[in-house]
Amino acid sequence: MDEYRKHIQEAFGESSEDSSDDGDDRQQQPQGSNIGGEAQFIFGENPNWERISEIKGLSLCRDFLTADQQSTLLASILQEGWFSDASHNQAMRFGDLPAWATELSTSIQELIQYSDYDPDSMEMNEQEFIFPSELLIREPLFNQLIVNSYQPGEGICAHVDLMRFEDGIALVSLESSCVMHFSRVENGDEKKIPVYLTPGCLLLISGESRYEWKHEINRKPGFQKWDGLEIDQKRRTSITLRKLCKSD
Ligand SMILES: O=C(O)CCC(=O)C(=O)O
Ligand SMILES: [Fe+2]
Repeated sequence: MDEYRKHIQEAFGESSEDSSDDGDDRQQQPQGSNIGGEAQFIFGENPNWERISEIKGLSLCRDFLTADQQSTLLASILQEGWFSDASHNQAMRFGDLPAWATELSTSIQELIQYSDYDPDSMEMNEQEFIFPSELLIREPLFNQLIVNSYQPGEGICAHVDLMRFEDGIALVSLESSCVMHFSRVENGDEKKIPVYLTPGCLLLISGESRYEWKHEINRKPGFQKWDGLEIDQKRRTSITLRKLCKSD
């Protein structure tokens, strides 16, 4: 058994792959997750993780939230009233997070924990797969939340997330799609790697992708294109979950 799976099993018990005798993963899935109090969180049969081959530590689960779950989550965010004034486009919370964010965080943890994966086929070091196991078992997994609301044409400059946050960042994307570009902290202008973020996707950023790469959403002409087509930019909402370093 590889080290990654061993760590996860020590922390959470048997996984679906090892305990299921009829091959039906659904029976093993955690029940009762309830983002925003309405939508039942049920993983797809086998969550599909994409890796971005050029960037170590970056994992994308495109079908993380169903359309219903996205609507419920968005409704919970809007109910907070953070963006009722058009001049506000960002909300930040530390410590005790709103119930829907705690629920989301639990869902992320469960998704990673129950994901069927094959490190060999991913051609990755086990420790780099999806999310480092030692981070997955920290308590709490996340204690800082940022919700960004982008109007058409608005983006975010290239940055590395502040060092006051630990490794292991989760980002959930809602509403309009966008292209997030990653560029190396050193020699970053050489090549930008585009990552297409679609509604309901989950992006996990750890290791090299967190410390050695900057990320940005550049809205200048030419940057928001995918498959040769210009993305129709409407409002986009993103949720970033992180953990503050202990010394803070
Ligand atoms: O909106 C996004 O998807 C990215 C947000 C971000 O990079 C951040 O909050 O640090
Ligand atoms: Fe960021």
